[in-house]
Amino acid sequence: MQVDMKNMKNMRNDALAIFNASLEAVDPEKAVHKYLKREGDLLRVPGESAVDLRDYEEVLVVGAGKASAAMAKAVGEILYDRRVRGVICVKYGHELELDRIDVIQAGHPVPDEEGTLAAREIMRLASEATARHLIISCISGGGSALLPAPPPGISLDEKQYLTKRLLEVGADIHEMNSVRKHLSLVKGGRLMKAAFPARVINLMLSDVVGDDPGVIASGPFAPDNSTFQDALRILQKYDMMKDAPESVLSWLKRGVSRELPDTPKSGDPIFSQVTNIIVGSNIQALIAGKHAAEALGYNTLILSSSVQGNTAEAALLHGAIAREISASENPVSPPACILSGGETTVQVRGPGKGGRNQEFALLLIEAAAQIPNSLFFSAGTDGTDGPTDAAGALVESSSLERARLLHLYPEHFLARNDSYHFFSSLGDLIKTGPTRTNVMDVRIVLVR
Ligand SMILES: Nc1ncnc2c1ncn2[C@@H]1O[C@H](COP(=O)(O)OP(=O)(O)OP(=O)(O)O)[C@@H](O)[C@H]1O
Ligand SMILES: O=C(O)[C@H](O)CO
Repeated sequence: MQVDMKNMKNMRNDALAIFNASLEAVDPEKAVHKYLKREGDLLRVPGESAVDLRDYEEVLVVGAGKASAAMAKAVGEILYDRRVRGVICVKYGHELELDRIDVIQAGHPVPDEEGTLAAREIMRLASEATARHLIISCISGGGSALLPAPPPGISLDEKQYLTKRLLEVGADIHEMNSVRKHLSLVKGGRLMKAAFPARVINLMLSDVVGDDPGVIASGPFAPDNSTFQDALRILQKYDMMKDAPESVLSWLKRGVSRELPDTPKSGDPIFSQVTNIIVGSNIQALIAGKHAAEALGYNTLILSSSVQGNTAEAALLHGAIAREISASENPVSPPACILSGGETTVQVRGPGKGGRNQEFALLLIEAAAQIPNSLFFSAGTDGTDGPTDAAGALVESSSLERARLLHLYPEHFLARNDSYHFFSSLGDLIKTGPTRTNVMDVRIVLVR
């Protein structure tokens, strides 16, 4: 197959420009400014009557997640003339210096001691809040790992072990968080329980399919529709009953036998004090990417912002669509740009290093070689794909040939889940550094 190198270089730049436009649209600071507006003493909240700031002595800003410091920065700017204090927990490297709000950095995806400290501080603020306090919560993806608050008898080590195992077995985020909510003093609405009767504006940058406030960062201010029984069932489903710590199993069993109170459910009067606002989500990123692609001359289609499940299946589908575009100009004709979002999972079996986006790209290297002038790009909007320093990777029609010249064989790297080392050798990792936003992944398929 003849590869048009000039075309390929342009396509690479196009993919990066489209991704940058997607990131720009979900910039957390701008997103908060878009939804939270000030008019003198009034705070305008979408879909609600305005909040009169004169009703409150003080505003407490709390939250956790990779984007939370930037969200809190915007809140600080909006409330520049009010009494504001608070605590925010972000992943190491995602920090920002804020005047009136403490920013704690902690471990992610595996929680650490700093995270427990942040959770304790936030719990203390929430418990001390009265009806004269307005709480503005800045929640974003990564918040679950960043606020570990294990119940008595369960150690942080045991929680770390459980989180690692659930990641390895490929539990999806709904399952993962159903378990976490039942092993926490803050998640699953428990922070709201502590904060009641304070009024809460719960700002969320969503990194979950469906944008459910109960799932984003395990919903510290949201009702939980899962139960202790569900949490136990999830451990059974992944065959973890034997290797889950005894303390965890016994806590969940006590919950099932109603010895422990379950998380607060919707309908609980505490939630009448909360206003939930999704300030940014994957579809917003995809729409911005689509506009950027159109400006570059592509015919565009957003496939879905909720692609979940197995990474290999998602890769097969994206390959098939690109093939169809090239062969029959369906569902759009070249030059075509297909966008999709969501978050797939990889069941890590090998000892290698990688992430779902890098593995997605690697799985498509043969398809790219077979489809003239095609490119597959996949990256996490947070700038981190799995436990690596890359956001993702791309493959194009020439990638396979270049790899062979370097004696890099995709199947060997795939068998070891070692997509990171494949792409670092090939020079096709996407590295953005921490973007301070997080709305799951963006995939871009280009066919010219
Ligand atoms: N070697 C590997 N190859 C492929 N995928 C991997 C590898 N190691 C980990 N993963 C995948 O990376 C994912 C974890 O990635 P990441 O840290 O980006 O989490 P995340 O889900 O985006 O975090 P959060 O949702 O908390 O923001 C898991 O789905 C896991 O299957
Ligand atoms: O922190 C979490 O729970 C995930 O990122 C989903 O929001």
